[in-house]
Parts: sequence; structure tokens; C-alpha cells
Amino acid sequence: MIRVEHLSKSFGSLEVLRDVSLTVEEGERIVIIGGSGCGKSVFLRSLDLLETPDAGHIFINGDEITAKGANVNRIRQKMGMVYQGFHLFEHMDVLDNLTLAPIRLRGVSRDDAEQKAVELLKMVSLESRKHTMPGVLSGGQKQRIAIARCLAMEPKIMLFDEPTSALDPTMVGEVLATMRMLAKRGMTMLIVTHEMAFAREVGTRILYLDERGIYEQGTPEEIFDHPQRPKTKAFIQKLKYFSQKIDQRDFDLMQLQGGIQRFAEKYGIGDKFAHRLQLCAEELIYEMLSGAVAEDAAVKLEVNISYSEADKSILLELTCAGSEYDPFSVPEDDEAHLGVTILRNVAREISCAYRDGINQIIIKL
Ligand SMILES: Nc1ncnc2c1ncn2[C@@H]1O[C@H](COP(=O)(O)OP(=O)(O)OP(=O)(O)O)[C@@H](O)[C@H]1O
Repeated sequence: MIRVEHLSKSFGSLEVLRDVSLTVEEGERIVIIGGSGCGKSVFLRSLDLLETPDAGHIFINGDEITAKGANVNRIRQKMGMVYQGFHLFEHMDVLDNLTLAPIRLRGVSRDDAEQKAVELLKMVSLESRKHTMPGVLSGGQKQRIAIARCLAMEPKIMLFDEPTSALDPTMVGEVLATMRMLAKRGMTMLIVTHEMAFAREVGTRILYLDERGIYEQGTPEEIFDHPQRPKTKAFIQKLKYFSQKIDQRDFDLMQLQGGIQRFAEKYGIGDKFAHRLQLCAEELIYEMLSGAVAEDAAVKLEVNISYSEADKSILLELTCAGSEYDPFSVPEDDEAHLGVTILRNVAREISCAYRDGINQIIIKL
């Protein structure tokens, strides 16, 4: 379906991709992951020449889109591209958004285009919105429309460039569900995403980009559970790791909770666990601030969370500079320490240590 040969791309002195080659077979679902700025979007956008490669050849379903004199528009029609920012035509209703390209570019009759559009809207459960203007739709609905609009052109390949990253977390699920449905239907897909749980579930092959190219690739199990190369290992390890320093009593609790929520979402830790984790972190921080840190002392606290794939356990570690304090030394059900009672109830294991002026509490959930 796709063959990329020796693709290179720089922006001025910034070399983003060097000599990248890739072959994608029909029905494969390639998920592209990697750190920020490693070139995931540039690679994806190069496939339909939204970025012009400096060197290399790209073949889409047998046609070379990079060939001199190639009919780029015709080759592009084999691919649907879904962007972070939807890119709907805001001045047209949903139905017109879906029918415009098939009528104009493929010469489909209006009746046929509308019939097909309605089928697709049914598929993304938005048939009732066909005469709605995009402006009044939610982000999740806009993205489902954007996907349906691509499908109206009957592409052979769908490219997704971080389709959920502009969405409110409550809307990510509906878009991922739509993509899952496409995957089930056998669509060839290339997906750039930071949603690792989704990548693992839907991808048939994961590409990890680093050092200006495909640094490592393999099945989801190979990449997420047994990465071979050092940078892949470090990237995967970091995904399973959350860390935040706290240096004042009135720290931003919302920010911490948001960070934990994101961590949980990215790694597919269920909501129940995520809420427990937030609760434990909050209770433990306040307990340590009141028990170990003197009123006028500097606050030096760190929250570390790691996720173990092996036994699906989560370790919450809190280090806190100050005097020795073991929050679990208080009697059970002490009303002044309700937070401790909560922690005891939800923890699988608890351990406390004090060394060199630092308390270390570890809670296994
Ligand atoms: N049009 C452009 N002009 C100059 N530099 C660009 C341009 N587009 C991308 N870059 C740079 O190329 C590099 C790769 O960008 P790209 O958008 O592919 O990253 P990414 O891996 O998708 O990152 P993220 O996960 O943060 O979206 C970045 O350093 C980016 O700043």
C-alpha cells in the first residue's frame, strides 16, 4: 500500500528525517510514537506531500507521488488525512462537508454523494446532525465528522495526525472508538498518537521514531514490553513513570491531579485506579506536610509514580525532607488522621523509611 524509500527532510539546518524507508501492507495499522519533535508529523505529512521531501521516493498503492509530473491530487485521493484541528469547512453544514469533495473531485452525483454521506454519518452516530453547522458541534463530534468526510472519498489508506490531542479528555473515547471501528473493517491506517493504550490495542506494528528515523519497530508487545534499543527502552520506561516536585505548601493540587490523570490515561490505567492514585497522593502529601515539615522549613517533596506491566501494580513513592515521620504509626481509625485510614484501606502494601533527613513512603496499589 505504501512504500517509502530513503526519505529525507530538513528545515534549514534542522535535519528531521534521514534516509527513512518503510513498507506498509494492506490492512496494517501502523502506530508512530516518539518524543516531542522527533518528526512523527513530518513523516506522516510527507506521505501525501503536505511536506515536500528533500530526497527519496514515496509510492502509494503502486503510484509514485514523488515522481516528476505525478498527478499528485489523484494519488492523494487514495489517502484520507485526519488532523489534530479537524479542518472542517465552517461555513457549510455537515452534509455539505461530506459531499463537497466526492461531487467536485470524483464527479459523483449529488444524490449518490448524499446517500453515501448519510450512511457514513450513521456509522459515526451523527446522522441527526447532518444539517448542523460545524461550529456548534463538540470537538469529539467534529473529529468524527472529519473522519466520515475522509471516508466519503473512499480512501484506501487513512492517516491520522494526533487526532485526539486537541480534544477535551471526555471526548477522546468517542474518536478512538470510531478509529477502532475502522480498524475492525480492515482499513490500512497510519496513526501518530500519544495514546499509548490505544496504540497497543489497535496497532499491528509500532514505529518508534528517534535519531531522525525509525529507531525501532515491532509488534506492540515487542515495543511496549520488550524494547531492545536504549532510547526505546528509556522512552517506554518514562511513559510508565510520573514524577513531580513540590516546593511549597500551597502547591497546585489541580495540576498534580491533572498530571496523574494524563499519566493514567496514556498508559491505560483504569479510572478506578487513577482516582485511587490521586486520592492517595493528595492524602499522603498533606499528611507529610503536616507531620514531617516544620512550619517555617522549606518544602522539598517529590511524588513518583511507576506502573508495572507485569502485575498491573502501581507504586506511589513520596519523598519528603524534614524530620522523621511515619504517617502509619498513628492508631487505626484515628479521626485526626482520616487520610491515613483511607491510605490503609486502598493500599496493597505500605513501607516507610527515613535516611539522611528524607522520609520515603512507598505505597503499592
Ligand atoms: N514547517 C516547519 N518549519 C520548520 N521546522 C519545522 C516545520 N515543521 C516541523 N518542524 C520541526 O521539525 C521537527 C519535527 O516536527 P514534528 O511536528 O514532526 O514533530 P512530532 O514528532 O510530530 O512532535 P509532537 O509529538 O510534539 O507533535 C520539530 O523540531 C519541528 O519544530
